[in-house]
Amino acid sequence: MYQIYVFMLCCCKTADWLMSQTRHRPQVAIICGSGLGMLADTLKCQDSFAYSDIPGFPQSTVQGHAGRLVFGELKGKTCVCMQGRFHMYEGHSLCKGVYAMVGGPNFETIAEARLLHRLGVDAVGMSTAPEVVVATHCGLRVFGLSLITNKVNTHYEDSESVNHEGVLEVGRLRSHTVQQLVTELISRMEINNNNTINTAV
Ligand SMILES: O=P(O)(O)O[C@@H]1C[C@H](O)[C@@H](CO)O1
Ligand code: HPA
Repeated sequence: MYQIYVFMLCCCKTADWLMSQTRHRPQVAIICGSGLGMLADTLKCQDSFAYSDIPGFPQSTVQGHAGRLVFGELKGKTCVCMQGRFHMYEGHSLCKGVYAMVGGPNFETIAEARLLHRLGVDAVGMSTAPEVVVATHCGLRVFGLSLITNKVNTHYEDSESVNHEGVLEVGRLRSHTVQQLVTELISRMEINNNNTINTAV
């Protein structure tokens, strides 16, 4: 899922920068909605950053949203508040890469592929969604990672057929990159190994 890969690289850059700028390591993240930016004022020992100063961070365009990330302590918990959230109407997509699961074992037909495309789907697979639903139900934190192995055919004239051998071959070709990515992710996990609670207000 190349969008997610790119997104993750951006996130790493952003996270690295932020971690070098503040000693706070948040356990709670709060997104302050319109008129609720004052929630950040309750944080003690603040470190505050304008979105415009944070590498790779999107900008807040909504009137009344300060566009600031505020780190601090609240009741003994380390928190981060987003003073300004991002909306689809500002040009942000719903999320960076929408994954749709089809039942399989056959690959989607051209008609199905076109429908999924119209629905805003970026990547199609036959798995992942059930695992995420069950894991979330069990209270596990989930990070989903999909390797995009092929282009989905949306035209009847498309000559290259999608098949399982091709999928496995790309898996083999990209295995080193995936190994490196997962190794890096696991090595960084310790940093965030807390019961982070994400709260939208
Ligand atoms: O491991 P998954 O299931 O995601 O692998 C994909 C989806 C199908 O099972 C198969 C199609 O080639 O590969
Ligand atoms: O094109 C695809 N569609 C659905 N599942 C898949 N798994 C690998 N490639 C595909």
